[in-house]
Amino acid sequence: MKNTNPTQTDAWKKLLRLAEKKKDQTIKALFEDKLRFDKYSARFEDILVDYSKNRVDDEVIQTLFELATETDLKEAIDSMFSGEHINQTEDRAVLHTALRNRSNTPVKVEGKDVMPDVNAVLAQMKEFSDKINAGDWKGYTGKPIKSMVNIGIGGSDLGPVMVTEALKSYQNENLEIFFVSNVDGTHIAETLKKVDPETTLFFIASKTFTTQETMTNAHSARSWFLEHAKDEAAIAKHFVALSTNSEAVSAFGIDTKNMFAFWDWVGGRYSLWSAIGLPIACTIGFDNYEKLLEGAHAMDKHFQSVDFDSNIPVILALIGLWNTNFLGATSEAILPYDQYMHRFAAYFQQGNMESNGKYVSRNGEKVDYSTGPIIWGEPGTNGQHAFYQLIHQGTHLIPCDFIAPAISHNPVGDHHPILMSNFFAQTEALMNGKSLDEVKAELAKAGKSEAEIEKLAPHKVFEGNRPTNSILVKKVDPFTLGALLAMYEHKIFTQGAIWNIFSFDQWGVELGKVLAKNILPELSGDDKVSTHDASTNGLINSYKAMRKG
Ligand SMILES: O=P(O)(O)OC[C@H]1O[C@@H](O)[C@@H](O)[C@@H](O)[C@@H]1O
Repeated sequence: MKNTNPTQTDAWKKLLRLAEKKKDQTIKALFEDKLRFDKYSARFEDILVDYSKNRVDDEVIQTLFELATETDLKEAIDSMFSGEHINQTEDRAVLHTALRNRSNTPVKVEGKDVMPDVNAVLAQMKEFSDKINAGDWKGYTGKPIKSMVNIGIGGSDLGPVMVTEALKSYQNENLEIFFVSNVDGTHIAETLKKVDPETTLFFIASKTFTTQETMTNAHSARSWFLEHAKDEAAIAKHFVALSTNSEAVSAFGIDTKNMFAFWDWVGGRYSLWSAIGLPIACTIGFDNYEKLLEGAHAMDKHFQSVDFDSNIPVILALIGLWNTNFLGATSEAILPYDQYMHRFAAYFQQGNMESNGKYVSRNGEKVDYSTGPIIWGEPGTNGQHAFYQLIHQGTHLIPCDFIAPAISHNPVGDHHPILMSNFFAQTEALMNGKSLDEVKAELAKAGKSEAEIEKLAPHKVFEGNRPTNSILVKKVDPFTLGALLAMYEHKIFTQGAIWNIFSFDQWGVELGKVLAKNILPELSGDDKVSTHDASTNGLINSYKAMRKG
């Protein structure tokens, strides 16, 4: 991967000039071009991506493509897919794409094709998930598994939670799945109240198998289980490990024949395609899990082979970059109009913010431009009644992605058309707004006096011109979800490549972990703590006093 400061490219400089020149341009006015929707929307399989409601015109879009070319994006994409060690600070390849490489073409890491190992683990996952689904995997008293508990955090939690929720309508009705991530004892305690040790399977999901939260929860689950089973031999029937660390798995007491492996070239936040996806395969069946992989693979091929001007992840990345670096946006909202997708924004919060939340460039210097935005969001229409006020009339520019299915899994009465009317109305409102004249006319029509109109009108004006993408899919099925996930992953990759940062490490999560380990022993005993700053000492000592008194 080249090491280009994007701000030094001709395209970046031109984009700065264009942002200034076009600062009064409105999206609404850009729609005088009757072909705008056709030009600025793209289809991929059952997905339509409409990016026409952005503050971009042909000149801006072309210059953004020039930026991608000048920063050697094509070369960066090829480096990732070909297994180069693009995660340089950890000296690792980045090959989640190999996990879903349904074409099965060789993918080499240090000269060795990884596909035989990938396929072997997939075969192991199929065999296991088929047994769970058929009720053939029996617990220590001979009963089939009914409940599954995934114990993991971060990338070992969010992907499986998000996908099993998004594809809940594909779930085997004989099985329930729970997720325990938080080290707060409440999470495991409340979950264990709902399950029966005789019919529960625990997935201990941790790439490193050293993560404090996960190991603490795993040990509590193990103790709870043994209180009931009273026989260590029973653990083999109720605990499986999803990990890269076989030594730590054995040390925990899980037989490595019940371990599903993956490799250091799979980043935690990109791991739902690996053995970390086993709870997904067990919940929705292996065939559906395979379709998820197929959808992602189809998007991988698109990203790898299609020219930038029709490459969906590249276009979305460039528009996001335009909003961030040239229009001043600092956050992006992801708003799925699909209740099943309620963890989608949370999933890409990690995907985006852990990948591109970096202020150091690939040459080790502090960047002087913005990198990854803050990602947030909730499903529509709940968000509308909570935070859309700020999106419509606040002082921040919040570009939004609206995502919705044309066909609902639950066609109850007229719910879906009502939901969709909101989906369409929001992006229209955000673009067009409502002018002072329109507001005044409306108030006059409602019989308000001149004085009342003058007083009220400014509060009811919507400036509009707020950028949105609309992503309309036929149905949220496994293939489409897989493609959507890969689309966002590659958007993140593209932005990281252009921002010249390392998107696949996460050093920023380390410091807090280390300090917590130092503090833990200080919390026991009665001694006053004085090793920290006054605030931290004060807080720790107050905590101790509160527990005593
Ligand atoms: O899967 P394990 O190793 O338990 O890590 C879980 C999570 O830990 C965090 O600190 C981050 O590094 C995440 O990227 C990772 O997904």
